[in-house]
Amino acid sequence: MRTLSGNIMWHQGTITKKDRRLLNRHDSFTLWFTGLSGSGKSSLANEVEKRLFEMGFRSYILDGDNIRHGLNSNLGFSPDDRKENLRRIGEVSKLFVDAGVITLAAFISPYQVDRDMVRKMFPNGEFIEIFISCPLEICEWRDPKGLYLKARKGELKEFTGISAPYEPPVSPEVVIETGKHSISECVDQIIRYLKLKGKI
Ligand SMILES: Nc1ncnc2c1ncn2[C@@H]1O[C@H](COP(=O)(O)OS(=O)(=O)O)[C@@H](OP(=O)(O)O)[C@H]1O
Ligand SMILES: Nc1ncnc2c1ncn2[C@@H]1O[C@H](COP(=O)(O)OP(=O)(O)O)[C@@H](O)[C@H]1O
Repeated sequence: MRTLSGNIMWHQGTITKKDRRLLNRHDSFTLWFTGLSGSGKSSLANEVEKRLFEMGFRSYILDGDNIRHGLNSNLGFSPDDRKENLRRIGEVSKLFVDAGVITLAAFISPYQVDRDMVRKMFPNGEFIEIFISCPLEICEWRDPKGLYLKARKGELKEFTGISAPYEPPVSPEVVIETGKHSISECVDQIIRYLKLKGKI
Protein backbone atom coordinates (compact mmCIF):
# COMPACT_ATOMS: atom_id res chain seq x y z
CA MET A 1 0.00 0.00 0.00
CA ARG A 2 1.39 3.40 -1.04
CA THR A 3 1.51 6.00 1.74
CA LEU A 4 0.78 9.67 1.17
CA SER A 5 4.06 10.75 2.72
CA GLY A 6 7.39 9.38 1.55
CA ASN A 7 9.11 10.27 4.85
CA ILE A 8 7.86 7.47 7.05
CA MET A 9 10.25 4.81 8.41
CA TRP A 10 9.17 1.48 9.89
CA HIS A 11 10.10 1.27 13.59
CA GLN A 12 10.97 -2.27 14.66
CA GLY A 13 10.24 -2.96 18.33
CA THR A 14 12.38 -5.29 20.45
CA ILE A 15 9.59 -7.71 21.33
CA THR A 16 8.42 -9.63 18.27
CA LYS A 17 5.31 -11.53 17.21
CA LYS A 18 7.27 -14.74 17.89
CA ASP A 19 8.02 -13.59 21.48
CA ARG A 20 4.36 -12.81 22.11
CA ARG A 21 3.30 -16.18 20.76
CA LEU A 22 5.83 -17.91 23.00
CA LEU A 23 4.44 -16.05 26.01
CA ASN A 24 0.87 -16.99 25.02
CA ARG A 25 1.95 -20.54 24.21
CA HIS A 26 -0.07 -20.58 21.01
CA ASP A 27 -0.03 -19.49 17.40
CA SER A 28 -1.89 -16.40 16.15
CA PHE A 29 -3.82 -16.03 12.90
CA THR A 30 -6.99 -14.58 11.40
CA LEU A 31 -10.16 -16.57 10.84
CA TRP A 32 -12.00 -14.65 8.12
CA PHE A 33 -15.74 -15.45 8.01
CA THR A 34 -17.36 -14.38 4.73
CA GLY A 35 -20.95 -14.92 3.63
CA LEU A 36 -24.35 -13.36 3.07
CA SER A 37 -26.15 -11.41 5.76
CA GLY A 38 -27.92 -13.99 7.94
CA SER A 39 -25.66 -16.84 6.79
CA GLY A 40 -24.32 -17.26 10.34
CA LYS A 41 -20.98 -15.41 10.43
CA SER A 42 -21.54 -13.65 13.77
CA SER A 43 -23.14 -16.64 15.47
CA LEU A 44 -20.32 -18.96 14.42
CA ALA A 45 -17.51 -16.48 15.18
CA ASN A 46 -19.02 -16.10 18.64
CA GLU A 47 -19.36 -19.84 19.27
CA VAL A 48 -15.87 -20.61 17.91
CA GLU A 49 -14.44 -17.89 20.15
CA LYS A 50 -16.21 -19.40 23.18
CA ARG A 51 -14.64 -22.79 22.40
CA LEU A 52 -11.18 -21.26 21.92
CA PHE A 53 -11.54 -19.30 25.16
CA GLU A 54 -12.47 -22.45 27.10
CA MET A 55 -9.37 -24.11 25.64
CA GLY A 56 -7.16 -21.26 26.89
CA PHE A 57 -6.56 -19.32 23.66
CA ARG A 58 -6.41 -15.53 23.49
CA SER A 59 -8.82 -14.26 20.87
CA TYR A 60 -10.81 -11.26 19.68
CA ILE A 61 -13.82 -10.81 17.39
CA LEU A 62 -14.05 -8.05 14.79
CA ASP A 63 -17.65 -7.93 13.58
CA GLY A 64 -19.07 -5.87 10.69
CA ASP A 65 -21.94 -4.31 12.62
CA ASN A 66 -19.74 -3.33 15.59
CA ILE A 67 -16.83 -1.95 13.59
CA ARG A 68 -19.21 0.12 11.49
CA HIS A 69 -20.37 1.84 14.72
CA GLY A 70 -16.85 3.12 15.42
CA LEU A 71 -13.70 2.83 13.34
CA ASN A 72 -15.63 2.61 10.06
CA SER A 73 -18.67 4.73 10.89
CA ASN A 74 -17.89 7.01 7.93
CA LEU A 75 -18.31 4.18 5.40
CA GLY A 76 -21.39 2.96 3.54
CA PHE A 77 -22.00 0.02 1.22
CA SER A 78 -20.78 1.17 -2.19
CA PRO A 79 -18.10 -1.10 -3.67
CA ASP A 80 -15.43 1.50 -2.82
CA ASP A 81 -16.63 1.88 0.77
CA ARG A 82 -16.75 -1.88 1.26
CA LYS A 83 -13.19 -2.12 -0.06
CA GLU A 84 -11.99 0.57 2.38
CA ASN A 85 -13.94 -1.11 5.20
CA LEU A 86 -12.15 -4.40 4.51
CA ARG A 87 -8.74 -2.80 3.97
CA ARG A 88 -8.94 -1.22 7.44
CA ILE A 89 -10.21 -4.44 9.01
CA GLY A 90 -7.41 -6.36 7.31
CA GLU A 91 -4.86 -3.97 8.79
CA VAL A 92 -6.47 -4.15 12.24
CA SER A 93 -6.55 -7.97 12.05
CA LYS A 94 -2.86 -7.93 11.18
CA LEU A 95 -2.11 -5.85 14.30
CA PHE A 96 -4.04 -8.30 16.46
CA VAL A 97 -2.18 -11.25 14.94
CA ASP A 98 1.09 -9.40 15.55
CA ALA A 99 -0.05 -8.99 19.16
CA GLY A 100 -0.32 -12.80 19.37
CA VAL A 101 -4.11 -12.95 19.34
CA ILE A 102 -6.37 -15.27 17.32
CA THR A 103 -8.62 -12.88 15.42
CA LEU A 104 -12.09 -13.77 14.20
CA ALA A 105 -13.27 -11.34 11.52
CA ALA A 106 -16.93 -11.60 10.47
CA PHE A 107 -17.67 -9.47 7.41
CA ILE A 108 -19.84 -10.06 4.36
CA SER A 109 -16.75 -9.19 2.28
CA PRO A 110 -18.62 -9.88 -0.96
CA TYR A 111 -15.89 -9.29 -3.53
CA GLN A 112 -13.14 -11.81 -4.30
CA VAL A 113 -10.69 -9.03 -5.13
CA ASP A 114 -11.16 -7.43 -1.68
CA ARG A 115 -10.73 -10.73 0.16
CA ASP A 116 -7.59 -11.37 -1.90
CA MET A 117 -6.32 -7.91 -0.93
CA VAL A 118 -6.70 -8.82 2.76
CA ARG A 119 -5.15 -12.27 2.26
CA LYS A 120 -2.06 -10.64 0.76
CA MET A 121 -1.53 -8.65 3.97
CA PHE A 122 -0.65 -11.88 5.82
CA PRO A 123 2.16 -14.42 5.58
CA ASN A 124 1.07 -17.86 4.32
CA GLY A 125 -1.07 -19.74 6.79
CA GLU A 126 -2.04 -16.71 8.90
CA PHE A 127 -5.20 -15.92 6.92
CA ILE A 128 -7.83 -18.65 7.01
CA GLU A 129 -10.85 -17.92 4.85
CA ILE A 130 -14.04 -19.58 6.06
CA PHE A 131 -16.90 -19.45 3.58
CA ILE A 132 -20.17 -19.43 5.50
CA SER A 133 -22.23 -20.92 2.71
CA CYS A 134 -25.99 -20.67 2.94
CA PRO A 135 -28.61 -20.32 0.18
CA LEU A 136 -30.07 -16.84 -0.16
CA GLU A 137 -33.59 -18.22 0.43
CA ILE A 138 -32.61 -19.55 3.86
CA CYS A 139 -30.81 -16.30 4.81
CA GLU A 140 -33.86 -14.38 3.73
CA TRP A 141 -36.17 -16.69 5.66
CA ARG A 142 -34.01 -16.26 8.81
CA ASP A 143 -33.78 -12.48 8.28
CA PRO A 144 -32.56 -11.98 11.89
CA LYS A 145 -32.52 -8.17 11.59
CA GLY A 146 -35.41 -7.67 9.17
CA LEU A 147 -33.00 -6.24 6.59
CA TYR A 148 -34.04 -8.51 3.69
CA LEU A 149 -37.63 -7.35 4.14
CA LYS A 150 -36.48 -3.73 3.97
CA ALA A 151 -34.29 -4.47 0.95
CA ARG A 152 -37.20 -6.18 -0.87
CA LYS A 153 -39.37 -3.13 -0.17
CA GLY A 154 -36.64 -0.94 -1.68
CA GLU A 155 -35.95 0.79 1.63
CA LEU A 156 -32.33 -0.47 1.72
CA LYS A 157 -30.13 0.20 -1.30
CA GLU A 158 -27.18 -1.94 -2.42
CA PHE A 159 -28.18 -4.81 -0.14
CA THR A 160 -25.97 -7.87 -0.64
CA GLY A 161 -27.80 -10.74 -2.32
CA ILE A 162 -30.74 -8.54 -3.37
CA SER A 163 -29.41 -5.43 -5.07
CA ALA A 164 -25.65 -5.91 -4.68
CA PRO A 165 -23.56 -8.97 -5.59
CA TYR A 166 -21.97 -11.66 -3.44
CA GLU A 167 -19.09 -13.51 -5.10
CA PRO A 168 -18.55 -16.93 -3.45
CA PRO A 169 -14.88 -17.53 -2.55
CA VAL A 170 -12.80 -19.25 -5.23
CA SER A 171 -10.57 -21.26 -2.89
CA PRO A 172 -11.47 -20.83 0.78
CA GLU A 173 -9.65 -22.95 3.37
CA VAL A 174 -12.97 -24.06 4.88
CA VAL A 175 -16.57 -24.22 3.64
CA ILE A 176 -19.33 -24.39 6.24
CA GLU A 177 -22.89 -25.10 5.15
CA THR A 178 -25.07 -23.57 7.81
CA GLY A 179 -28.31 -24.53 6.06
CA LYS A 180 -27.44 -28.22 6.48
CA HIS A 181 -25.81 -28.44 9.91
CA SER A 182 -26.49 -27.22 13.43
CA ILE A 183 -24.39 -24.43 14.95
CA SER A 184 -22.49 -26.88 17.15
CA GLU A 185 -21.71 -29.17 14.18
CA CYS A 186 -20.40 -26.14 12.26
CA VAL A 187 -18.22 -25.12 15.21
CA ASP A 188 -16.89 -28.70 15.47
CA GLN A 189 -15.94 -28.59 11.80
CA ILE A 190 -13.93 -25.37 12.24
CA ILE A 191 -12.19 -26.60 15.40
CA ARG A 192 -11.36 -29.91 13.65
CA TYR A 193 -9.77 -28.00 10.76
CA LEU A 194 -7.64 -25.89 13.14
CA LYS A 195 -6.44 -29.01 14.97
CA LEU A 196 -5.73 -30.87 11.73
CA LYS A 197 -3.57 -27.98 10.50
CA GLY A 198 -1.76 -27.74 13.85
CA LYS A 199 -2.99 -24.19 14.43
CA ILE A 200 -4.37 -25.02 17.89
N1 LIG B 1 -26.69 -2.52 2.02
C1 LIG B 1 -26.23 -3.42 2.89
N2 LIG B 1 -25.64 -4.55 2.45
C2 LIG B 1 -25.19 -5.45 3.35
N3 LIG B 1 -25.26 -5.32 4.71
C3 LIG B 1 -25.84 -4.20 5.19
C4 LIG B 1 -26.34 -3.21 4.31
N4 LIG B 1 -26.87 -2.20 5.07
C5 LIG B 1 -26.69 -2.55 6.34
N5 LIG B 1 -26.07 -3.75 6.44
C6 LIG B 1 -25.65 -4.34 7.72
O1 LIG B 1 -24.23 -4.23 7.72
C7 LIG B 1 -23.61 -5.48 7.96
C8 LIG B 1 -22.54 -5.77 6.90
O2 LIG B 1 -21.39 -5.01 7.13
P1 LIG B 1 -19.99 -5.54 6.62
O3 LIG B 1 -19.00 -4.55 7.12
O4 LIG B 1 -19.83 -6.95 7.02
O5 LIG B 1 -20.14 -5.45 5.02
S1 LIG B 1 -19.01 -5.51 3.92
O6 LIG B 1 -18.07 -6.59 4.27
O7 LIG B 1 -18.32 -4.22 3.86
O8 LIG B 1 -19.70 -5.80 2.65
C9 LIG B 1 -24.69 -6.54 7.82
O9 LIG B 1 -24.41 -7.42 8.88
P2 LIG B 1 -24.65 -9.02 8.79
O10 LIG B 1 -26.14 -9.16 8.65
O11 LIG B 1 -24.14 -9.52 10.12
O12 LIG B 1 -23.89 -9.57 7.64
C10 LIG B 1 -26.00 -5.79 7.93
O13 LIG B 1 -26.49 -5.88 9.24
N1 LIG C 1 -25.69 -23.77 11.50
C1 LIG C 1 -25.87 -22.48 11.79
N2 LIG C 1 -24.81 -21.66 11.89
C2 LIG C 1 -24.98 -20.34 12.17
N3 LIG C 1 -26.20 -19.76 12.38
C3 LIG C 1 -27.29 -20.54 12.29
C4 LIG C 1 -27.18 -21.91 11.99
N4 LIG C 1 -28.40 -22.45 11.96
C5 LIG C 1 -29.25 -21.43 12.24
N5 LIG C 1 -28.60 -20.29 12.45
C6 LIG C 1 -29.24 -18.99 12.79
O1 LIG C 1 -29.07 -18.11 11.68
C7 LIG C 1 -28.93 -16.76 12.13
C8 LIG C 1 -27.62 -16.20 11.58
O2 LIG C 1 -27.49 -14.86 11.98
P1 LIG C 1 -26.08 -14.17 12.14
O3 LIG C 1 -25.14 -15.03 12.89
O4 LIG C 1 -26.34 -12.78 12.67
O5 LIG C 1 -25.60 -14.10 10.60
P2 LIG C 1 -24.61 -13.06 9.91
O6 LIG C 1 -23.62 -12.59 10.94
O7 LIG C 1 -23.98 -13.83 8.80
O8 LIG C 1 -25.49 -11.94 9.41
C9 LIG C 1 -28.94 -16.79 13.65
O9 LIG C 1 -30.25 -16.50 14.09
C10 LIG C 1 -28.60 -18.27 13.97
O10 LIG C 1 -29.14 -18.71 15.18
